[in-house]
Amino acid sequence: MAARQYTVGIVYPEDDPTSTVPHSVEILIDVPDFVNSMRELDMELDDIGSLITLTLAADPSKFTLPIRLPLRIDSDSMTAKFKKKKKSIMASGRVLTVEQGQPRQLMEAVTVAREEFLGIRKPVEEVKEVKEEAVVPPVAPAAKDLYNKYKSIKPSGSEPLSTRPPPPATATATTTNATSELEEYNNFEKTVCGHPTNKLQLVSPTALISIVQTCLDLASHNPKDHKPTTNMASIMSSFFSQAQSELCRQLLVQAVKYVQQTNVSGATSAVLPEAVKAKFIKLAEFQMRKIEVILEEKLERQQALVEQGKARETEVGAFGGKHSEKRSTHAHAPVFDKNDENVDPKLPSQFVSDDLLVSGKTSKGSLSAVLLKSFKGSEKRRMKQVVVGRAEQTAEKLKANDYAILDGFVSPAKVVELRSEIDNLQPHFTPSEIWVGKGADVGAQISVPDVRGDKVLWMCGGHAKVDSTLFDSAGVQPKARGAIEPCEMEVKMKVGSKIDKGGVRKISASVMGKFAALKNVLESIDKFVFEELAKKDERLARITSRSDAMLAVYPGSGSRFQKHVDNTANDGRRLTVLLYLNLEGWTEENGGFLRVWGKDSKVNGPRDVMPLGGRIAMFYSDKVPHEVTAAQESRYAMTVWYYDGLERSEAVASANHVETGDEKGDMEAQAEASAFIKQTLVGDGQGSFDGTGENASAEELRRIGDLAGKLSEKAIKIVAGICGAPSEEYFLEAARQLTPDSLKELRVGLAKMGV
Ligand SMILES: O=C(O)CCC(=O)C(=O)O
Ligand SMILES: [Fe+2]
Repeated sequence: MAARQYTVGIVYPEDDPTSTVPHSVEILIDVPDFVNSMRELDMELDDIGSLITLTLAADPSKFTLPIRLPLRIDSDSMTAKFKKKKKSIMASGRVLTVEQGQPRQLMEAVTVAREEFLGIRKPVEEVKEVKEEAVVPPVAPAAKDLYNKYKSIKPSGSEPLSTRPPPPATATATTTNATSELEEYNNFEKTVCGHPTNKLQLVSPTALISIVQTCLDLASHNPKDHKPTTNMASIMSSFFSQAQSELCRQLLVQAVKYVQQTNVSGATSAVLPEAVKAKFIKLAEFQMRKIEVILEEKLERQQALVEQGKARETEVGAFGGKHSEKRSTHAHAPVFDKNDENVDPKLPSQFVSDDLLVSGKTSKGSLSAVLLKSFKGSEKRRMKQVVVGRAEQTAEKLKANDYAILDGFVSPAKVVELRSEIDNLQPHFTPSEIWVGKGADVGAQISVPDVRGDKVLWMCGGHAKVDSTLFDSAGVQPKARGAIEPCEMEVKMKVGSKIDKGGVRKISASVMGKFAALKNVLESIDKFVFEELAKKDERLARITSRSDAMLAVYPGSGSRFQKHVDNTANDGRRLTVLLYLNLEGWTEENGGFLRVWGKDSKVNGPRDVMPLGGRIAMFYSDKVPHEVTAAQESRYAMTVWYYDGLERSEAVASANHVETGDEKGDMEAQAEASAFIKQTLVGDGQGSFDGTGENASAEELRRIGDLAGKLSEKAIKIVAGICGAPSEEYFLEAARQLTPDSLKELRVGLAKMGV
């Protein structure tokens, strides 16, 4: 008989952490050997969690089995590896089969779990059996210490703080008691958790439930009474608040809900088996490790900045301050580093030399093709070696220089295919926008062609890790797995995507076919980065997801992108990967070089990389200044950014936090400010703007003053911030009394910032 443990959890809607209506029941079947085996396959604990999770309907009477057995093994190689591994796992006789279909053992376990959940069956027998047979994975000493430390904390003895969630809106219990409980609950959340953001970013709900249950157990010391106590709060807060207050909050909210649910349903929670505790410890250890690494890295970065005499504030007040993720996902607004001390501007740039290149060509075609092809027998091993070798070379260059160039990653023929797919999308490209302003909440997103002259189109979908909650999409993801299509709803419709009555988008085969080459090439890049590169470079060890793909064309005529660093605001982007899509015959005269300031640029100056079709350029998004020099011909590229999971989760959480206020009002103010800047300060072609303000007519000056007077308070704040006015009042007054000279001053100021 297979050893098994399980936990039963109530799942609440993820997008509404305050909801008291359960969304579904989740059953976690714990199979230690299986977990360990999956670890050998290099799968993350999160993945393991969802591998062995069944999600069942919320209504117990509609408890049907099995509804879903997610096997999140995406790639062919992974599937093959899994199948092979599974044989040996099965041979040990201690695991449950988790194959698609109707696995008998698993159904049996689920049935037992269900009955227990409904109170039909007592858990005692099962728990005993588990205790006897459970194979507890070894626990690292640090985690064990941690466990003992928290386990030894005794309840304070004082009245437990009530942490019951607020009653639902329809509840009749509106006594003063309930009100004070609600207050207490809110205060509790505030004081323990810091700030009210949502979303658990780092562990799957299943893992969360394990953690919660273990916390409950650790805290209460009384399996029959799982009321959260102040003691539990202190455990949780001391455990998580340091680095992960969102995590902490989510855990607490879930814990409270869990307890409330078990009280309401009258069901008693099982005593948590040792193996579950061990699992929790492992998860906690996993989290702590991640947290430690990120804190170390942050510290390093801060120290580096201090050493360079460059405090974080230099971002503020210069062109392009910190940007807010939510607003700027599409533009991926860069920050322009005016105080770039990394480089001596006098050092001339040189062409990237051959020794800096990695070849993407192989005896079996381009690396992209090889990554997608399945080979047999000895050839399979050989090609794997080739891929691994190229990944090693790339990682070496990346580590040594902060950037790497992979030549011929896709073949010239593939470039032609890609270009024809892109050319059909040509009418839908729009001028890119950049974030101009002092900080995340003072600034505007506008198009400034002189700074960034490309036109872009975002393509959604094709993500290797589709259900990553970290992913912050540039639009609506296509429903069909693996499919890609334009992100913008309007463009989707124009290319033939349909919206049915239920609002569910169906992608027809013909739409899928339109972007088949793009889909493929993205898949190969993902494979190369996630499965190869990430394992060979420490800085990429935690990349968990990637952005949508940005297609960009610089339409010639000197269009360029001024020097910038993609991520200086800790927005999560760690690796920028560019695939150039210019047809054969791109010449030096065409310009459009990617100019990179790598590690050696202080001594050697920056390197110029020609945007040759099929070539990949990659660099650390948070380190490398780069620019696109003036392009005289249309220049095409596709860019994707890979996210560091932890940094990204923090960025998303704090963006949510920043914008929980009057989001709509903020957006409107942004739009107002952008329009004002465009029309009056930068010029809309109707005024007499010549870049100086010298020719401004009295009529134009009045127009600007009038427009400024009509701005909303919020918009005034934004515009004043961008212009560098000492106060909003000052800005208004200056706008009212605008003279050609003061307009000139203003414009010169803006020009300095790059506008
Ligand atoms: O196209 C390139 O070579 C670089 C573009 C770039 O820097 C960006 O989109 O952030
Ligand atoms: Fe960039």
